[in-house]
Amino acid sequence: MAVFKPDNVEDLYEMGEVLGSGHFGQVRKVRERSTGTLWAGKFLKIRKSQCSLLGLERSNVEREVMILEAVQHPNIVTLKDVFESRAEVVLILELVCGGELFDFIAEKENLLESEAIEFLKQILEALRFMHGKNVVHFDLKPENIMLSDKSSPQPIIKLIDFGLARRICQGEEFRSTSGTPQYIAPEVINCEPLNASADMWSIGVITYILLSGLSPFQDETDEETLANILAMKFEFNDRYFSTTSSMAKDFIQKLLVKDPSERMTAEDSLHHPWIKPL
Ligand SMILES: Cc1ccc2c(c1)c1c3c(c(C)cc1n2CCCN)C(=O)NC3=O
Repeated sequence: MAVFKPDNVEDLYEMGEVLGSGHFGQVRKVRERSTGTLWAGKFLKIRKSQCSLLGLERSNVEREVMILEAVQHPNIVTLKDVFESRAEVVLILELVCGGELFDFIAEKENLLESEAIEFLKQILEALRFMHGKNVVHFDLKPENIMLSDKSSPQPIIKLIDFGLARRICQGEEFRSTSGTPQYIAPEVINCEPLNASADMWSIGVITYILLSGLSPFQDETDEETLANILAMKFEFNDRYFSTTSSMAKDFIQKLLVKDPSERMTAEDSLHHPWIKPL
């Protein structure tokens, strides 16, 4: 069992504003008392007993920590420290101040394909690195793609929230139905064995949204959204894609492929002519 620092996190960090909250607990801005540096503290409630439904299994938190320690990359949030008290584990994470990618996009009139490509290159570099270490995110969505400084002419992308991530080694089988309906791959819905290609499907959905503002499979209810995914029911409606290049549509079509083995990998995507013209 991993041992985390038993110190009281508030002895070392001053608590700041809540940045987000979820089933897991809260993310807060925290200031390191010794240096004044700002970090993001992810406060995770741990189950007090095996049969409790409140909070997370400690093993899940240990997995997230192990994975974050294994994937140190310029486009992946850095884990600095881990503290544990009675029923709480606190991850001290790199603070990503530029907010979510899609809030950034929403503030702009429209996104040029060249701008979308610069964001996607960074996301794909992070995925090529992670997938090369057999780490799969399994929850890639606009909320988990953040910018380090949105006022920069070339904002840096940071992938966050590895709570659903897994290390899947060769020969191992992993199935899960977790994730967010709009972005999950058909094999997740069918509870089939999963691998890195599930992340690549999510990149296809995210690219479609980046270029059109529309979500390709989203419907009135989650059930209808999932049915659209299994039916591969998406199109490039001229109302939203009339100025989109055929190369960009080809890139999306090579990711939104039902058979995971036929889908582009992160490596393939970085060499697609839309991303890397000859
Ligand atoms: C400035 C800002 C605002 C909201 C933030 C964050 C930073 C943030 C961060 C992280 C996580 C897991 C969630 C976060 N959230 C919650 C929402 C994430 N989509 C994180 O790991 N570093 C962050 O800066």
